[in-house]
Amino acid sequence: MLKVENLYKNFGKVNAVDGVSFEVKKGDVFGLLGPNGAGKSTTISMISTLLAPSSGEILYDGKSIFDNQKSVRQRLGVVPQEIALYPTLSGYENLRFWGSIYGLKGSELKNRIEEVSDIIELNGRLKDRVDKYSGGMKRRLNIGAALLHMPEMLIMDEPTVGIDPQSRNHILDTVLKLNNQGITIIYTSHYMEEVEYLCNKVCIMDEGKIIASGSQDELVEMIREKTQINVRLNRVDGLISEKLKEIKGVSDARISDDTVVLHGDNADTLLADIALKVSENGMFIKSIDVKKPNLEAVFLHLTGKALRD
Ligand SMILES: Nc1ncnc2c1ncn2[C@@H]1O[C@H](COP(=O)(O)OP(=O)(O)OP(=O)(O)O)[C@@H](O)[C@H]1O
Repeated sequence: MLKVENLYKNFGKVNAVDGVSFEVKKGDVFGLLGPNGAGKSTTISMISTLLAPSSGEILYDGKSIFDNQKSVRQRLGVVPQEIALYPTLSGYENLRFWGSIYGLKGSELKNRIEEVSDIIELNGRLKDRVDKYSGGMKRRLNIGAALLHMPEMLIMDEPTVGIDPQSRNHILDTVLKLNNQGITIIYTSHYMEEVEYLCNKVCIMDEGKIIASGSQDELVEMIREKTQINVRLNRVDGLISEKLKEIKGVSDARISDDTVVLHGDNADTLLADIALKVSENGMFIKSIDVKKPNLEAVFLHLTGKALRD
């Protein structure tokens, strides 16, 4: 559906986007994950046809988006990081304004505003002025504005920055709901948890480059980091850690206070074996804590720094 090929954008000496390539397929929730300044917004601005690349190509259904800007803009919905609303107008008036920009009018515009306000769950507050809205409500209205013309792809640039947890959850669930309705999503974030929750495919960006991409399982597989299982026991001794180490799939086991810390490949299959070994040795488990490697670990492994410093 969307192909980004060898994309570059320089601002003077700053290589904001430095040779980026990726592909988004119909139905994806595609995540661009990276810290502040990684180049996510600049990439998104070029895909949205708002910024011309220094070089490289962006193809939508096989055609250059810069040769077909008008039709591409009709097919894309863009939720920018900066809230693009008129504070002194009501929510309804803002939606009417954005709808008219996309050429909607009359009953079609009215019906779409109703449909969209159902999706973003703002129907009860549409008559209020936007400067009376919370940050989360403004973000939801912004999403609504991007949906009015029924885009087939929605591009969202860090839509949950600076809002309360409840609004954040609402936005995340809206993203999944829209995807279930057939809308392809590009979602940028520096929150690893959001990308893990939403995305079937992830590109990790840092300093203008894609440093890794794939499904979450593929990315975690790539760093070959093991799952950590902390088994807290009623008592521990050297024998039990040796016995647990004998389990197929466990790569190491060491004792820390009343806990045996194991590393292994697949927690799901190991847990039953661990429980069995512990009871065979006359002990019992007080608690088990499983820490699977995540995208944060992938970023740390590849860059030597945390996603959020
Ligand atoms: N218009 C501009 N002029 C000069 N430098 C820019 C401009 N836009 C972005 N940059 C620089 O390009 C780099 C990438 O910025 P970009 O906003 O794309 O990153 P980002 O990953 O979206 O981060 P953020 O979440 O902070 O927006 C940064 O170093 C930024 O300072």
